[in-house]
This record gives sequence, structure tokens and C-alpha cells, in this order.
Amino acid sequence: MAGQDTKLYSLEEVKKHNGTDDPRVWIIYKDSVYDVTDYLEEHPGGGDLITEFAGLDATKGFDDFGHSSDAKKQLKSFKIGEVVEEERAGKAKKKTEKKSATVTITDSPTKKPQTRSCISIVTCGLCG
Ligand code: HEM
Repeated sequence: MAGQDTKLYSLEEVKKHNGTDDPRVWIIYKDSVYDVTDYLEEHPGGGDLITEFAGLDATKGFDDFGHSSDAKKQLKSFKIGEVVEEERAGKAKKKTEKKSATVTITDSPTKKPQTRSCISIVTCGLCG
């Protein structure tokens, strides 16, 4: 949850800090925004692995490597804010989950169909 003093950034704003348009390198990890510019040279995997995600959501890249809890603690120290609520990764997911959860079955298996199917009507018509 964003506290009162937490700065909020849009995805567009984060994108600008990609080390090219702007010298700073920001990444997103689980809806939080980190300025990792000063860590690039220290990174045991090399700075390039991080700059690949400059200005973008690095959650998958960071988790796929399986970083230690120490690495996660270090990451926390670079936090500068959070992604604005309406653009968070989890937000879009929740919407689709809700949609697929409402399926209602109304037909009883013992009931015979009241109307003929289109195929049988067409077949009868063709046979005369
Ligand atoms: C964003 C994408 C990132 C990728 C793809 C990535 C990938 C990697 C890889 C491949 C290594 C292994 C290096 C080796 O053993 O030769 C590594 C190690 C490490 N990374 Fe990253 N890294 C990323 C971001 C970060 C960030 C932002 C931090 C901290 C601020 C961090 C902290 C560490 C630490 C502390 C290690 C040493 C092993 C450990 O404690 O887990 N990494 N990383």
C-alpha cells in the first residue's frame, strides 16, 4: 500500500529513466519503482543485466534468476516510489479473473430440447 509520503509514478514517467533519454536507470519490481543507477557497477551479474530492463518492469528478470534475500534487501534500499494504482501489473489481472468466474449452467441434462437444431431443419428441407 502506498503511504502518504510515497511518490507515485506512471509507467510513462518510469520509461523516461532508461539510461539513454535520461542518465538515471529506474526499474519496476512488483509495482514499486527503484533507481538502481548507483548499483549498476556493483551488480555481481554485471550492469547490462539490469539495464536490459531500464525504464521497464524487471519483476520477471529479477525473480527468474532467484536472487537471495540479501539481494532483495539491497533492492529495497533503492526504492523511490510506486507505480500509480491504475497502471499496476496486478490490477489488469484481477479484471480478467473476475470475468471468467461467472459461468452459469441453465440446461438440465434430462430435459429434451424443445426446438430442432438448424442442421436437422436444413436436412429435412433438402430431403423434401
Ligand atoms: C533487473 C534484472 C536483474 C537480473 C536479470 C539479474 C541477474 C543476476 C544474475 C544472473 C546474477 C548472478 C551473477 C553471477 O553469479 O555471476 C545476479 C546476482 C546478484 N544480483 Fe542481480 N539481477 C538483476 C537485478 C538486480 C538488482 C536490481 C539487484 C539489487 C539491487 C541485484 C542484486 C544481486 C545480488 C546481490 C547478486 C548476488 C547473488 C545473490 O545474492 O542473489 N540484482 N543477478
